[in-house]
Amino acid sequence: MGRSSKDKRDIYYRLAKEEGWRARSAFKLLQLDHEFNLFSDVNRAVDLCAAPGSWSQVLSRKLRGREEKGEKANGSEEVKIVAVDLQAMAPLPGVTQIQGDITKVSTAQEIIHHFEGQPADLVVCDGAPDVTGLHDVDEYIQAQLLLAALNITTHVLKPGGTFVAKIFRGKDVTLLYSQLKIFFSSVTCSKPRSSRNSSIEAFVVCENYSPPEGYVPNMSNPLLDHSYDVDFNQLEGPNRVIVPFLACGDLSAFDSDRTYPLQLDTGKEYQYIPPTQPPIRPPYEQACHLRKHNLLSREDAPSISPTQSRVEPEPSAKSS
Ligand SMILES: C[S@@+](CC[C@H](N)C(=O)[O-])C[C@H]1O[C@@H](n2cnc3c(N)ncnc32)[C@H](O)[C@@H]1O
Repeated sequence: MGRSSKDKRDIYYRLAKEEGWRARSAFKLLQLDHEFNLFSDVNRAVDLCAAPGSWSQVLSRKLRGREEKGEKANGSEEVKIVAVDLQAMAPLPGVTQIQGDITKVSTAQEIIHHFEGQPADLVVCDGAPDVTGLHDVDEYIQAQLLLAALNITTHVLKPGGTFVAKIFRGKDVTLLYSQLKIFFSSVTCSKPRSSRNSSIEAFVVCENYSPPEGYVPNMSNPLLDHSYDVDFNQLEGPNRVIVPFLACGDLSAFDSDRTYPLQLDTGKEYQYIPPTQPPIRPPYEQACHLRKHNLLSREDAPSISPTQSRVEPEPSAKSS
C-alpha cells in the first residue's frame, strides 16, 4: 500500500494534515462546536486525555484567535487552556500541559492551581483506553474513563459550565446518561459527521453544570451513586433516562465512511502531506519496533525500555 492510500480511505485524516491538525479528531470538536456553540463565553478550558493534541489545537485556535481579535468572552479575563494526558505531548501555543492521570485528585488540584483558584468554563474529554478488540471489555473501560472524566470535572467546572465527552453507545449507555443527568440539566448525545457510522463512538454534550445540593466532589470512587436528593421520577428511573440524539455536521460535509479520490473537485492538485505532529512517545512504540524487526512472535524478543533509542511511530494509532 502506498503512503497516500490512507488519504484516499480517510478524507478527514487527509484534511487534518492539510489544515495542520495533529489528528482527524479535531473535526469532531469543530462540528460539535458548530452545532452547540461550545466556545462562546469560554475563557478557561480543560482538555482531558489530550494527546497528541488536536482538540487542544482547536481550543487554542478558537479561544486565543478570538482573544487576538479583541473579542474576549468575559470582560478582560485572559484565555487559559490546560491539557492533561498520561502521555507527553509536543507543546502548543497558549496551552499548559499536565502529564498526569485524570483519575487522580492531584491532577484536579494542578488544574485549579493553573486557573489561580478559578473554575473552568468548559471541560472536554476525548479519552479512550487502548482498545483490546473485546467489545464488552472496551465498552466497560470506556465507561469507567468517562466516569473518571465526569468525576474530575465535578472538581474543576463552574456551575453553569459545559462538559463534552466521548461515549461508546453500548448496551449500558443509559446508566451513564442517568449519572450525567444528576449533574447537568441538559444532556445530548451527538454524533459528528467526521465520526464513522461504523463506530459506536458518540459524544455527550452536557450543559448547565448544576450538581445536587450538598454534593462534595470525591475522587475515591468514580462510580457515582444515586443517593443525592434527585427527583428520579423526573428522570424516569435511574436507568431509563432518555437522552436526545443529534447527528451533527453539515450534510454537505465529507462522509467519514466513504473513500474519496485523491483528486477532489476543489481545483487544487493532490499532494502528499506528512502527518502534522506524530505522537512523541506513544504506548505502541515498542510493538511497532518489534513488528518492524519481525520479533513479535519470538519468545526471546528483547524488550525495550522507554529510555532506549527512539523508533519511528506509526502516523496514527487509531481513528474513528
Ligand atoms: C483518542 S486519544 C485523544 C486524542 C485527542 N483528543 C486529540 O484530539 O489529539 C485518547 C487519549 O486518552 C489518554 N488517556 C487514557 N486514559 C487516561 C487517563 N487515565 N488519564 C489521562 N489520559 C488518559 C491516552 O493517553 C490518549 O492519549
